[in-house]
Amino acid sequence: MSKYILALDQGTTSSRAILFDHDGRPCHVAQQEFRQIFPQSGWVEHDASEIWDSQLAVARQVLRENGVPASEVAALGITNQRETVVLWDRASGEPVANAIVWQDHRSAAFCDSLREQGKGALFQKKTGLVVDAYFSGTKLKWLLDNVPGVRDRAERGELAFGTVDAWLIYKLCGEHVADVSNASRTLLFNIHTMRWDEELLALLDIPASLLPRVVPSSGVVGNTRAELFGAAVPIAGIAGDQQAATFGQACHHPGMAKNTYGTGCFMLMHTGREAIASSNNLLTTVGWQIGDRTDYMLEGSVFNAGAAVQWLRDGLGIIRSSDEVEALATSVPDTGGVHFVPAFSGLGAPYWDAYARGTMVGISRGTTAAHIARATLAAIAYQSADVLEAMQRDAAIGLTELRVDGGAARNDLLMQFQADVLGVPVVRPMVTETTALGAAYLAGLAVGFWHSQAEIGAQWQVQKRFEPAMPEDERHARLADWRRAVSKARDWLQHD
Ligand SMILES: Nc1ncnc2c1ncn2[C@@H]1O[C@H](COP(=O)(O)OP(=O)(O)O)[C@@H](O)[C@H]1O
Ligand SMILES: O=P(O)(O)OC[C@H](O)CO
Repeated sequence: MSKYILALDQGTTSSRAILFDHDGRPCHVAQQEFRQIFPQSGWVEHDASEIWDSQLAVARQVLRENGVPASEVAALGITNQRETVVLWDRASGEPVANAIVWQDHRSAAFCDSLREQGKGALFQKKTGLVVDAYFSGTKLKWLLDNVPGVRDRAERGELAFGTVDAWLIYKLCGEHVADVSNASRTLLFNIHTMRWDEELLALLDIPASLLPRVVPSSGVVGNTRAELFGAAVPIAGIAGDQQAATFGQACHHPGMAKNTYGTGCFMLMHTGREAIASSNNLLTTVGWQIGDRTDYMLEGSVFNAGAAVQWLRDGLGIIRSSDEVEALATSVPDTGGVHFVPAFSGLGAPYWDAYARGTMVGISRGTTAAHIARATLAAIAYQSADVLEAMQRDAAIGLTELRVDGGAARNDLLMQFQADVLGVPVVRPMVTETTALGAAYLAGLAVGFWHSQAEIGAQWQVQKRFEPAMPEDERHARLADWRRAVSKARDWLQHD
């Protein structure tokens, strides 16, 4: 009897592999970081071969170190950094260029021109996304237009494009497929017809022969090549990391929401079986498809959250580890009037300003490192408050609690402040590996390891609940000050 599901969590900075048991408990984790490549300002690349090598290595490591033969693994689930573009040669299976990462802004000027031509509404209607360099489509166009020979080879049908799920699956079993949640982040996929959209492909000049077949998030797409793990394992669950975390947090019903505090912050609210168009600069995205049923989400993507804490550590040197920020911030009662807008790479939802840059205001002669640390944590919470406010307007739903996960969700001061500025309870679960858990659940449901969403929903348990304690008038005054600070950070860079 198979005892485990193996989840592969291919993140922006590291590849992880986690074995989950039948109770949804993570039994063992293996993790490997890989290179971040910054060829010029605003560009971020990965070597797709390093993504594959590190992912394979940690998967083998987690099995070996636990003495688990592949025959005891019922299925494999895959979750991944989203939007990142991989382009490879179908025959050799080798990438033809470095992967362009979701954080990369090289196609910002092209996105400006699309919006100036009035195409923003068309893309939003069909894909649920805003026209922004964050998404895959304009990155793929950049590769076709700028890497010598690539467009000709693409037109001859020699190349394959994929989001990172598709790349890993191609290497694992030779199939060229992506799941609906990843496809819905490309600017090329119609989230209503659930197909690649010919009109959008033509606008971005992308040959359809490059595209993967789109499959549901739960279901067997192939078996891993037997030589990889010693036996073939069915690949049965696939989802982008933020959608997987939403599934792992058991946000299975309309009105439930989670926020993941990692490098960035991604809040997703389940909106049911209808795609709700945002009127407040949020994204409408596919959560997952199980059988014929598709569940949709509203998403607010904040580009810099934990990254601001890393900057305190690596840029300013005022803390030695991310964990230290909590004690430093707690050593003062407030920020002393300081506001920090960590728009290092522009602002995501709900501002979508590629030209904003990091800004600190309200500094006085009495400002200390502790005030800056506290303002940094506050900024993470305020950015999420901006997103939740937009979400509640779009969905016309009052949130009853926000489920949280990700590295910075360990920080109790931040979580309490988050509850205070949202005016909504914040709840941290026992298992915080929710991204990998979500992929494991999707895979396990497909092979009968688990039998229903109700069964897996019952496994979710609270570790700690943070109740809002800030008076309403104070909450509104603080958010008003934050938004004044944001206005100072906006549109700072000169446009091309
Ligand atoms: N105690 C903490 N307080 C605030 N931020 C933290 C804390 N611990 C980790 N972080 C931040 O969380 C991020 C790491 O979280 P993780 O979920 O692993 O991110 P990712 O998946 O984006 O790499 C880092 O940016 C780090 O600075
Ligand atoms: O790899 P993460 O956890 O930083 O997540 C990245 C997101 O998927 C980007 O949209």
